[in-house]
Amino acid sequence: MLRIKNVTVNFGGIVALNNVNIDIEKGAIIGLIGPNGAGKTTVFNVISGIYNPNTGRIEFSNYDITYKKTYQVSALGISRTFQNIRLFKELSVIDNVKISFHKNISYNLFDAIFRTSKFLKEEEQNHKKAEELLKIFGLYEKRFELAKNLPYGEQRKLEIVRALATSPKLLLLDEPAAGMNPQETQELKNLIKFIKEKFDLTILLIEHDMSVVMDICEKIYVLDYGEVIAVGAPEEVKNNPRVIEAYLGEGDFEFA
Ligand SMILES: Nc1ncnc2c1ncn2[C@@H]1O[C@H](COP(=O)(O)OP(=O)(O)OP(=O)(O)O)[C@@H](O)[C@H]1O
Repeated sequence: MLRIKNVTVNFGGIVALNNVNIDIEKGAIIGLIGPNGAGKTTVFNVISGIYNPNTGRIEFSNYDITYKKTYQVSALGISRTFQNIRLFKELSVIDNVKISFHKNISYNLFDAIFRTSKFLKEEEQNHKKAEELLKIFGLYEKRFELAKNLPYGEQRKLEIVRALATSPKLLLLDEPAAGMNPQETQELKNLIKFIKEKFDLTILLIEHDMSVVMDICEKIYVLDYGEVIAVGAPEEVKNNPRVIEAYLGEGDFEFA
């Protein structure tokens, strides 16, 4: 479904990604790990069109998306969350979700201004869909609260709801468990597996919490200094000497 072929990204003298190859099959949950600065977020940024690679090619469903813009990548069915939460903090929870639907709306300005039946019908459908998504994530009761008033873990969940609102085929999650307590993290693992099945998704996730990666990913890519140093099932990766060595400098690192 997603193929990253020989991708290199340079920032001035820094080689953020060096000849990276990543292959993701439809329906998989794939982990992307590596020490700080290894290049994980850069992978998300080249997939989603924020950066262009210096060399290499990216294919999504056999379609070349290497130089596509972010809105084009999104329209093709790739959606993402960000390491730093990007919500409309002064808007309600449900409005945050409804705004995300606006990529898919079919009514025009005329319909909106004159509140035509097409507009009203679509708005009603979006409202219902938003409510359904919020129910799945346990956020329905808080739908009228301002996003900024949600606890951190729930803001992260709201980010995922927003990413799902565009009906993606491939979901990129950047550290979804960051800032969550163990109970929230456990719920998140179940939620990710649940939404994968329910919405027929393929998921690529960056995560520092190894329990998440080890429990829900069938395959893991390990990056270090911009290079893929290991690929494999959680057990293989966990015992790979190159991976252990790459992580030695990371004080709080612990495989689950
Ligand atoms: N826009 C940019 N300009 C210059 N250097 C950048 C830019 N984005 C990333 N880098 C550099 O590229 C390298 C990879 O960064 P990246 O953010 O992809 O790593 P990461 O694995 O996501 O790290 P972390 O786990 O800390 O988020 C780092 O050396 C970083 O400083």
